Amino acid sequence: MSDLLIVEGLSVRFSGLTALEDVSFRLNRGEVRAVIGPNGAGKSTLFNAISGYVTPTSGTVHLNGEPLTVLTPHAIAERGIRRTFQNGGLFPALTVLENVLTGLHAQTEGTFFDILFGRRKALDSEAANIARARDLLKLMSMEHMADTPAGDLSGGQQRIVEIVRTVASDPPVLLLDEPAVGLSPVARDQMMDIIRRLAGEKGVGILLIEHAVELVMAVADKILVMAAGKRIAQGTPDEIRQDRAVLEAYLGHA
Ligand SMILES: Nc1ncnc2c1ncn2[C@@H]1O[C@H](COP(=O)(O)OP(=O)(O)OP(=O)(O)O)[C@@H](O)[C@H]1O
Repeated sequence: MSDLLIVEGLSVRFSGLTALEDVSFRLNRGEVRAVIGPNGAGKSTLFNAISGYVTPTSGTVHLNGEPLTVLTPHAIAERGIRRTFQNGGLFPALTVLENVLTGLHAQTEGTFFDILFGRRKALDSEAANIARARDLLKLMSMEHMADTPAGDLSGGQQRIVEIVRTVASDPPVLLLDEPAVGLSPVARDQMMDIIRRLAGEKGVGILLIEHAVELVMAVADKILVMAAGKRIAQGTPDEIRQDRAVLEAYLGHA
Protein backbone atom coordinates (compact mmCIF):
# COMPACT_ATOMS: atom_id res chain seq x y z
CA MET A 1 0.00 0.00 0.00
CA SER A 2 1.36 3.40 -0.91
CA ASP A 3 1.78 5.99 1.79
CA LEU A 4 -0.91 8.61 2.24
CA LEU A 5 1.35 11.41 3.42
CA ILE A 6 5.09 11.54 2.83
CA VAL A 7 7.21 14.20 4.51
CA GLU A 8 10.79 14.28 3.28
CA GLY A 9 13.70 16.35 4.55
CA LEU A 10 11.46 19.15 5.81
CA SER A 11 13.34 22.16 7.20
CA VAL A 12 12.14 25.58 8.33
CA ARG A 13 14.41 28.47 9.25
CA PHE A 14 13.21 31.71 10.80
CA SER A 15 15.87 34.40 10.28
CA GLY A 16 18.79 32.44 11.63
CA LEU A 17 16.88 30.05 13.90
CA THR A 18 16.39 26.52 12.62
CA ALA A 19 12.95 25.54 13.93
CA LEU A 20 12.76 22.33 11.90
CA GLU A 21 15.70 20.41 10.50
CA ASP A 22 15.52 17.63 7.95
CA VAL A 23 12.42 15.88 9.32
CA SER A 24 11.09 12.87 7.39
CA PHE A 25 8.27 10.40 8.04
CA ARG A 26 5.36 8.65 6.38
CA LEU A 27 1.74 8.34 7.42
CA ASN A 28 -0.61 5.60 6.22
CA ARG A 29 -4.36 5.44 6.03
CA GLY A 30 -5.83 4.58 9.42
CA GLU A 31 -2.57 5.26 11.25
CA VAL A 32 -2.18 7.45 14.34
CA ARG A 33 1.25 9.04 14.53
CA ALA A 34 2.05 11.18 17.54
CA VAL A 35 4.63 13.96 17.53
CA ILE A 36 6.15 14.59 20.94
CA GLY A 37 9.04 16.63 22.27
CA PRO A 38 9.83 19.38 24.76
CA ASN A 39 8.78 23.03 24.29
CA GLY A 40 10.38 24.57 21.25
CA ALA A 41 11.09 21.16 19.67
CA GLY A 42 9.43 22.25 16.42
CA LYS A 43 6.14 20.36 16.64
CA SER A 44 3.90 23.31 15.76
CA THR A 45 6.31 24.38 13.05
CA LEU A 46 6.03 20.89 11.54
CA PHE A 47 2.22 21.18 11.52
CA ASN A 48 2.41 24.70 10.07
CA ALA A 49 4.78 23.57 7.33
CA ILE A 50 2.59 20.59 6.38
CA SER A 51 -0.58 22.69 6.29
CA GLY A 52 1.01 25.59 4.40
CA TYR A 53 1.04 28.22 7.15
CA VAL A 54 4.82 28.50 6.96
CA THR A 55 6.90 27.93 3.85
CA PRO A 56 9.56 25.26 4.28
CA THR A 57 13.13 26.32 3.58
CA SER A 58 13.67 22.90 2.02
CA GLY A 59 12.04 19.49 1.79
CA THR A 60 8.75 18.21 0.42
CA VAL A 61 5.29 17.07 1.52
CA HIS A 62 3.25 14.75 -0.73
CA LEU A 63 -0.36 13.70 -0.24
CA ASN A 64 -1.31 10.67 -2.36
CA GLY A 65 1.69 11.43 -4.55
CA GLU A 66 0.79 15.09 -5.12
CA PRO A 67 3.32 17.73 -3.97
CA LEU A 68 1.81 20.20 -1.48
CA THR A 69 4.68 22.46 -0.56
CA VAL A 70 3.81 25.02 -3.24
CA LEU A 71 0.14 25.35 -2.27
CA THR A 72 -1.70 27.84 -0.03
CA PRO A 73 -3.19 26.68 3.30
CA HIS A 74 -6.65 26.83 1.73
CA ALA A 75 -5.62 24.66 -1.23
CA ILE A 76 -3.91 22.17 1.09
CA ALA A 77 -7.07 21.93 3.23
CA GLU A 78 -9.08 21.40 0.05
CA ARG A 79 -6.78 18.54 -0.97
CA GLY A 80 -7.70 16.85 2.31
CA ILE A 81 -5.28 17.84 5.08
CA ARG A 82 -7.45 19.32 7.82
CA ARG A 83 -6.38 20.57 11.21
CA THR A 84 -7.93 21.66 14.43
CA PHE A 85 -6.63 24.68 16.28
CA GLN A 86 -6.44 25.10 20.03
CA ASN A 87 -9.38 27.51 19.93
CA GLY A 88 -11.29 26.28 16.93
CA GLY A 89 -14.41 28.28 17.64
CA LEU A 90 -17.74 26.59 17.18
CA PHE A 91 -20.80 28.77 16.62
CA PRO A 92 -22.18 28.83 20.19
CA ALA A 93 -25.78 29.70 19.25
CA LEU A 94 -26.02 26.92 16.65
CA THR A 95 -26.82 23.37 17.73
CA VAL A 96 -24.22 20.62 17.63
CA LEU A 97 -25.83 19.22 14.47
CA GLU A 98 -25.84 22.62 12.77
CA ASN A 99 -22.19 23.15 13.66
CA VAL A 100 -21.28 19.80 12.08
CA LEU A 101 -23.32 20.75 8.99
CA THR A 102 -21.17 23.86 8.53
CA GLY A 103 -18.27 21.46 7.92
CA LEU A 104 -20.23 19.81 5.10
CA HIS A 105 -21.83 22.79 3.37
CA ALA A 106 -18.63 23.98 1.76
CA GLN A 107 -18.59 20.89 -0.44
CA THR A 108 -22.25 20.35 -1.32
CA GLU A 109 -23.78 21.45 -4.56
CA GLY A 110 -26.80 23.38 -3.36
CA THR A 111 -26.45 27.00 -2.29
CA PHE A 112 -28.37 28.49 0.59
CA PHE A 113 -30.85 29.99 -1.92
CA ASP A 114 -31.35 26.63 -3.63
CA ILE A 115 -32.34 25.19 -0.27
CA LEU A 116 -34.54 28.21 0.51
CA PHE A 117 -36.44 27.88 -2.76
CA GLY A 118 -36.85 24.16 -2.32
CA ARG A 119 -34.79 23.06 -5.28
CA ARG A 120 -34.86 19.30 -5.45
CA LYS A 121 -31.14 18.59 -5.79
CA ALA A 122 -30.31 20.99 -2.96
CA LEU A 123 -32.93 19.48 -0.67
CA ASP A 124 -31.68 15.99 -1.41
CA SER A 125 -28.11 16.90 -0.67
CA GLU A 126 -29.15 18.72 2.52
CA ALA A 127 -31.04 15.62 3.69
CA ALA A 128 -27.97 13.52 2.91
CA ASN A 129 -25.79 15.96 4.85
CA ILE A 130 -28.05 15.77 7.90
CA ALA A 131 -28.02 11.98 7.79
CA ARG A 132 -24.25 11.98 7.47
CA ALA A 133 -23.78 14.48 10.30
CA ARG A 134 -26.02 12.36 12.56
CA ASP A 135 -24.07 9.21 11.68
CA LEU A 136 -20.82 10.91 12.59
CA LEU A 137 -22.22 12.17 15.89
CA LYS A 138 -23.35 8.62 16.61
CA LEU A 139 -19.90 7.24 15.84
CA MET A 140 -18.49 9.75 18.33
CA SER A 141 -21.14 8.96 20.97
CA MET A 142 -22.46 12.53 20.71
CA GLU A 143 -25.84 11.92 19.06
CA HIS A 144 -27.75 12.72 22.25
CA MET A 145 -26.28 16.24 22.04
CA ALA A 146 -27.30 16.86 18.40
CA ASP A 147 -29.94 19.48 19.25
CA THR A 148 -28.08 21.18 22.10
CA PRO A 149 -26.61 24.63 21.42
CA ALA A 150 -22.82 24.25 21.16
CA GLY A 151 -22.39 27.04 23.73
CA ASP A 152 -24.01 24.82 26.38
CA LEU A 153 -21.43 22.02 26.04
CA SER A 154 -18.44 21.45 28.28
CA GLY A 155 -15.02 22.36 26.92
CA GLY A 156 -14.23 18.72 26.19
CA GLN A 157 -17.51 18.16 24.37
CA GLN A 158 -16.94 21.29 22.29
CA ARG A 159 -13.56 20.00 21.25
CA ILE A 160 -15.07 16.68 20.20
CA VAL A 161 -17.71 18.50 18.12
CA GLU A 162 -14.97 20.56 16.53
CA ILE A 163 -13.19 17.37 15.51
CA VAL A 164 -16.45 15.90 14.16
CA ARG A 165 -16.97 19.08 12.12
CA THR A 166 -13.40 18.91 10.83
CA VAL A 167 -13.74 15.29 9.68
CA ALA A 168 -17.30 15.67 8.35
CA SER A 169 -16.07 16.20 4.80
CA ASP A 170 -13.99 13.00 4.97
CA PRO A 171 -10.47 14.40 4.85
CA PRO A 172 -7.85 11.67 4.45
CA VAL A 173 -5.50 13.39 6.91
CA LEU A 174 -6.24 15.08 10.21
CA LEU A 175 -3.72 17.13 12.22
CA LEU A 176 -4.69 17.41 15.87
CA ASP A 177 -2.89 19.95 18.03
CA GLU A 178 -3.14 18.96 21.70
CA PRO A 179 -6.74 17.73 21.59
CA ALA A 180 -6.66 16.57 25.22
CA VAL A 181 -5.20 19.67 26.86
CA GLY A 182 -7.31 20.90 29.77
CA LEU A 183 -9.73 17.97 29.63
CA SER A 184 -10.89 15.96 32.64
CA PRO A 185 -9.54 12.39 32.86
CA VAL A 186 -12.87 11.02 31.62
CA ALA A 187 -13.00 13.44 28.68
CA ARG A 188 -9.39 12.60 27.84
CA ASP A 189 -10.23 8.92 27.62
CA GLN A 190 -13.21 9.74 25.41
CA MET A 191 -11.00 11.88 23.19
CA MET A 192 -8.44 9.09 22.80
CA ASP A 193 -11.23 6.64 22.00
CA ILE A 194 -12.52 8.99 19.31
CA ILE A 195 -9.07 9.36 17.78
CA ARG A 196 -8.74 5.57 17.58
CA ARG A 197 -12.19 5.22 16.05
CA LEU A 198 -11.53 7.88 13.41
CA ALA A 199 -8.41 6.00 12.39
CA GLY A 200 -9.79 2.47 12.78
CA GLU A 201 -13.31 2.87 11.45
CA LYS A 202 -12.96 5.76 9.00
CA GLY A 203 -9.37 5.16 7.92
CA VAL A 204 -8.24 8.73 8.64
CA GLY A 205 -4.48 9.18 8.88
CA ILE A 206 -3.94 11.19 12.06
CA LEU A 207 -0.98 13.28 13.17
CA LEU A 208 -1.24 14.22 16.81
CA ILE A 209 0.70 16.71 18.91
CA GLU A 210 0.16 15.87 22.54
CA HIS A 211 2.10 16.59 25.70
CA ALA A 212 0.43 13.95 27.86
CA VAL A 213 2.88 11.11 27.23
CA GLU A 214 0.71 8.39 28.78
CA LEU A 215 -2.10 9.25 26.35
CA VAL A 216 0.28 9.21 23.42
CA MET A 217 1.58 5.80 24.46
CA ALA A 218 -2.00 4.48 24.62
CA VAL A 219 -3.28 5.87 21.34
CA ALA A 220 -0.43 6.11 18.85
CA ASP A 221 0.71 3.41 16.42
CA LYS A 222 3.98 5.28 15.88
CA ILE A 223 5.66 8.10 17.73
CA LEU A 224 7.98 10.73 16.28
CA VAL A 225 10.15 12.30 18.96
CA MET A 226 11.61 15.73 18.29
CA ALA A 227 14.08 17.95 20.12
CA ALA A 228 15.51 21.28 18.93
CA GLY A 229 13.91 20.91 15.49
CA LYS A 230 15.29 17.45 14.77
CA ARG A 231 13.84 13.98 14.80
CA ILE A 232 15.65 12.16 17.58
CA ALA A 233 13.66 8.93 17.49
CA GLN A 234 10.78 7.23 15.77
CA GLY A 235 9.03 3.96 16.56
CA THR A 236 6.22 2.15 18.29
CA PRO A 237 5.32 3.18 21.85
CA ASP A 238 7.29 0.20 23.17
CA GLU A 239 10.36 1.12 21.14
CA ILE A 240 10.16 4.75 22.26
CA ARG A 241 9.83 3.78 25.93
CA GLN A 242 13.19 2.02 25.71
CA ASP A 243 15.03 4.52 23.53
CA ARG A 244 18.04 5.98 25.33
CA ALA A 245 18.14 9.15 23.21
CA VAL A 246 14.52 9.83 24.14
CA LEU A 247 15.07 9.20 27.82
CA GLU A 248 18.06 11.52 27.83
CA ALA A 249 16.77 14.33 25.65
CA TYR A 250 13.09 14.28 26.36
CA LEU A 251 12.48 12.82 29.78
CA GLY A 252 15.68 14.26 31.19
CA HIS A 253 17.14 11.02 32.51
CA ALA A 254 18.61 7.79 31.18
N1 LIG B 1 7.00 32.49 13.36
C1 LIG B 1 8.14 32.28 14.02
N2 LIG B 1 9.16 33.18 13.95
C2 LIG B 1 10.33 32.95 14.61
N3 LIG B 1 10.58 31.88 15.37
C3 LIG B 1 9.60 30.95 15.49
C4 LIG B 1 8.33 31.10 14.83
N4 LIG B 1 7.57 30.02 15.14
C5 LIG B 1 8.30 29.24 15.95
N5 LIG B 1 9.52 29.79 16.16
C6 LIG B 1 10.62 29.21 16.94
O1 LIG B 1 10.86 27.92 16.42
C7 LIG B 1 11.16 26.99 17.47
C8 LIG B 1 10.21 25.83 17.41
O2 LIG B 1 8.92 26.28 17.85
P1 LIG B 1 7.60 25.41 17.80
O3 LIG B 1 6.49 26.31 18.23
O4 LIG B 1 7.47 24.75 16.50
O5 LIG B 1 7.89 24.33 18.93
P2 LIG B 1 6.87 23.34 19.66
O6 LIG B 1 7.55 22.02 19.71
O7 LIG B 1 5.55 23.40 18.98
O8 LIG B 1 6.79 23.97 21.10
P3 LIG B 1 5.57 24.03 22.15
O9 LIG B 1 5.45 22.64 22.68
O10 LIG B 1 6.07 24.99 23.17
O11 LIG B 1 4.36 24.51 21.40
C9 LIG B 1 11.12 27.78 18.76
O12 LIG B 1 12.43 28.17 19.08
C10 LIG B 1 10.26 28.97 18.41
O13 LIG B 1 10.58 30.08 19.20
